[in-house]
Amino acid sequence: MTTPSDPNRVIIFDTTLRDGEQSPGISLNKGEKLEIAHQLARLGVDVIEAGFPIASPGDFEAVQAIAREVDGPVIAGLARAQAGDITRAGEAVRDAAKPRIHTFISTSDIHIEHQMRNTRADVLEGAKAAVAHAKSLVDDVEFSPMDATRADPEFTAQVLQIAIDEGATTINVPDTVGYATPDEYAEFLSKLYEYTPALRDVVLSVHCHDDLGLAVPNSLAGLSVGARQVECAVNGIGERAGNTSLEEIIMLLETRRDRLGYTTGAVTTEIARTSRLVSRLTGYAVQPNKAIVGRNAFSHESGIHQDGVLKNRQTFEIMDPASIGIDDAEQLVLGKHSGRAALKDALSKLGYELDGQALRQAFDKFKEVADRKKQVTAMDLEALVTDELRGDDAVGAFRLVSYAVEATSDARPPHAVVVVGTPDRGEVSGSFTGDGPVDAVFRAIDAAVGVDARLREYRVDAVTGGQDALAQASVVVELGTAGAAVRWDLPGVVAGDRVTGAGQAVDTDTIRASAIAYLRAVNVAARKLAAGHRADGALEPTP
Ligand SMILES: CC(=O)SCCNC(=O)CCNC(=O)[C@H](O)C(C)(C)COP(=O)(O)OP(=O)(O)OC[C@H]1O[C@@H](n2cnc3c(N)ncnc32)[C@H](O)[C@@H]1OP(=O)(O)O
Ligand SMILES: CC(C)C(=O)C(=O)O
Repeated sequence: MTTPSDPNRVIIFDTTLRDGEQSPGISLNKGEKLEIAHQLARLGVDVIEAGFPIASPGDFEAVQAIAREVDGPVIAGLARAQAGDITRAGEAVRDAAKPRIHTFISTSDIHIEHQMRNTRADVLEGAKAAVAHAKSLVDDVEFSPMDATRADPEFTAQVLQIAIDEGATTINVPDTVGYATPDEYAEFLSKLYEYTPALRDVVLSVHCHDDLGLAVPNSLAGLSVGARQVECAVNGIGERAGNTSLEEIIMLLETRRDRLGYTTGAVTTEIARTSRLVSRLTGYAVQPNKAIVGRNAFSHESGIHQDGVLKNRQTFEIMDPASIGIDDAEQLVLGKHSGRAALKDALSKLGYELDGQALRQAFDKFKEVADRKKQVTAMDLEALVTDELRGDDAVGAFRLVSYAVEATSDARPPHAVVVVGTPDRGEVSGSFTGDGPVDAVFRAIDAAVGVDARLREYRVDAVTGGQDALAQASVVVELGTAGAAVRWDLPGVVAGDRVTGAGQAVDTDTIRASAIAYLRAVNVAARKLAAGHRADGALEPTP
C-alpha cells in the first residue's frame, strides 16, 4: 500500500479474521468472514488480515473470497517463513486490488530453541528466503519477528535489516505474549530504530496482546516512538487474552487528537455496528463495562452523574455515543444510586410530568423498589408511577398497614394476620386461615374491614423479566350489601346492591402487591356502592 502523506496518519490493520479467530471456540465460515470483511471496509480500516491460508482449505477460500469481493482495504494473508505457506498466501490474496503477504518468524531464543528447535543463523536465513519469496508474489510484504519483545534487540534488528533488504514494506514488532510494559516496548522499538536506521524507510507496526491488560497502552507507546500501523481486532478478541481492541485504539486516537495529534481513516460511526456483528458471529459476548462498545459505556447510574449529564453531558462524558453509531444509548440507567433529577427526566420521557409532592412520593417508592431491584426499567417506572398516581391508598379509603403470613409445606394451612387503616375507625385487624397464602391474606382483609367480598379475578404478572422483577397484581372483587356483613356506613348505600371493583398494585413482593390490589378493589367497589352503581355498571338511583 502507499504510505499516507500525513506523517501522523495511523494505519489501522484489522486482524479480527486472523488473530481474532484464534480465540478459543471461534470458527468463522466463508460467508461469516465475508460479512465481517465488508463491514470492516465500511468502517474504513486500511488493512484486513483475512486469515492464515495454509491453515485449512476453508480459510484459504475465505481469504480468496475476501480478496476478490471486498473493495477498499489492503487484503493480507498470514504465512510462516515457509515456502508452502507463502505460496498459499500468495494464491489466496492474488486477486485483491491491494494484496499483502504477512510473513513471520520468531527472534526470541526461547522460541528459536524450544519451538522451532533451530538456530539464530536458521532464522536469519529463513527470514531472508521468506521475504524474498513473498516479494516475488506481491509488492506489499509485511514481516514480523515473532516474540520480539522477549528477544535480543540486536539480533532482532539484524533480522529486520535482512527483511527490509529483501523488500519488506512494513515491519511489525509483536509483543506476542503480552509481556512488555509501555516503557519497555517504546524503548525496545527505539533500540530497533537505532540499530536499523533503514526502519525509518518502511512502516513500523505494533501488534500487542492483552495478557496484562496493556495492549492499548503498549500500542500507544509504540506510536509515540514512530510506529504508524496498529494491529488490532474488533472487541479485542484474539489469542488468549486477545489483541489491541480496534474500537479502543481508534477512539483513543480520535477522541484525544487534540493531545496526541494522530489521525485515522476510520468511519467511527460504524464502530458499534461492527462490534455487534462480530459479537453475534463469533458468539463472544461483549462485557457490559467494556470501553467504547460495552452496554454501559455511555450509561450513568448514579444521581450526581445523572444530574450533571442532564445539565450538560460534558460533565461526565468524553465521547458522544453518536460518534460510534449509537443514537439510542440508554444514557441514564435508574438504580439505587439515582437521584430525583434522573427520575424526573425518565418520567417525563414516559409522558409523566411530576413535581413537588407527586415527585417526592414517586421518588420514595422508586428508592424503595431500587433497593430491592438491580435496575429499574422504563416499564417498571411506568407501573410504579401509575400505581402511585392511583392515589387511592390515601385518606378516605382502606389502606394496608401490615400483614404477616405463615405458610409451610406441612399439613397446616396458611394463616394470615392483616392490619388495615380505615377512614373512620382507625386501624383494624383481622386474621384468617385460608387455602393458600394469598387467599388467607384476602380473607383476613375481609375480616378486618368487615366485608364479604367475592374474588372474581386475580392475576399476577411480572412487569419485567428476571428474578427481581416487579409483580403487578390485578384483582376484581364483587361487593354487596345483601347478605354481606358491611359494618361501616356509606352514604347512599342501598340494600341489595352488588358492585364490582378492580384494583392493581405493583411491588417486588407478590403478596404485598396482591393485598394492596385487593384493598384498592374493595375501595373502588365501596365507592361505587356509595355512589349508587349496580354490579352491571348502571346507575342505581339512590332513594
Ligand atoms: C503468534 C501467532 O499468532 S502465530 C499464528 C498462529 N496461528 C495458527 O497457528 C493458526 C493456524 N495454524 C494451523 O492451522 C497449523 O498450526 C498449521 C497448519 C499452520 C501447521 O500445522 P502443523 O504442520 O501440523 O504444525 P504444528 O501446528 O503442529 O506446529 C507448528 C510448526 O510450525 C513451526 N513454526 C512455527 N512458527 C513458524 C514460523 N514463523 N516459521 C516457520 N515455522 C514455524 C513450528 O516449529 C512447528 O514445526 P515442527 O512441526 O517442525 O516442529
Ligand atoms: C503473527 C504475529 C504477528 C502474531 O500474531 C503475534 O506475534 O502475536
